[in-house]
Amino acid sequence: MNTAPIAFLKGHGTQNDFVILPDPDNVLDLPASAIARLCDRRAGIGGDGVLHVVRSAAHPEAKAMAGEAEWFMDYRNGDGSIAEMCGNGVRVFAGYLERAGLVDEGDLAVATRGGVKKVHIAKGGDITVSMGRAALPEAGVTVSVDGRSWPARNVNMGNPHAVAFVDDLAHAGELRSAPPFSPEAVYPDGVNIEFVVDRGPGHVAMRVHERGAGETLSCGTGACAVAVAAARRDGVDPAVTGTAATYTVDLPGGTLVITEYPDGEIAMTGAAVIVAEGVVDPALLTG
Ligand SMILES: N[C@@H](CCC[C@H](N)C(=O)O)C(=O)O
Repeated sequence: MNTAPIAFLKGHGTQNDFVILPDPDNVLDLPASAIARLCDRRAGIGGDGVLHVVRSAAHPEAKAMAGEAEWFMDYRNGDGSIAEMCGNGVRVFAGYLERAGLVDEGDLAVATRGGVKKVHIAKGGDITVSMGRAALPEAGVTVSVDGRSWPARNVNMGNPHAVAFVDDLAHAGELRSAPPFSPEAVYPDGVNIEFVVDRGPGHVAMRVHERGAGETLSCGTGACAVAVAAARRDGVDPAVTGTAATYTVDLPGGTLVITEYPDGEIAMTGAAVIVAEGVVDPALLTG
């Protein structure tokens, strides 16, 4: 059980916000209930998720990556569930490491449940993450909101996404609960659902309902999934043309720039901001 005050920081990437818990030796006891209490926007600190900052060598799920990446992003959704990857989270995680003096500007590697991600911290500027390749399973779903339905493309960025192109982002409704989709068997572990409209050539806007967090103001893996789905819909496949394709993705919390290269690698660039730091009363974690 945690008894001493627990250091935390608060940060966001395009307003996808996180409680950051530095815990290099992995000593904190963080059951799902503790994460949910931390992320509670009224009774806790508030956040879409938690970035638990642990040395890879000290975490059973990351030990094997310790040779490649010193730090492991143990990401948790706001409801306490575990996710494979968080694109905005990796930028904020890297921004925290740099601010704490644990890494320098420039290139570093971060271990995640979705594998090791290469990150570039530009001097005083945005952060770029090599997000890996998208998988595009054949099986898609139909997503419904308020009597309207859309076919949704299945895109896996380490975590699952369903991307639906709509005429108007307002058609996604209030997104207070997860939109129903069928067949449910396509996503046995749940899914992040993106609603997308066109803004112009290579330029889209989206809203997202995240698994484990509800509607958020941004989702990095979601923006990558949307960029790939938009490219394929537009007949663009860098693996075929041999030319990189870039999409600008507007989200309610800001803008991300996504580039897919001919080898399938996807780069995501955006801001990472730390807004506060302090200590948490350990009693918050136990309720
Ligand atoms: N906001 C994140 C994605 C976080 C994980 C997601 N909710 C899931 O459960 O897969 C991002 O920026 O990618």
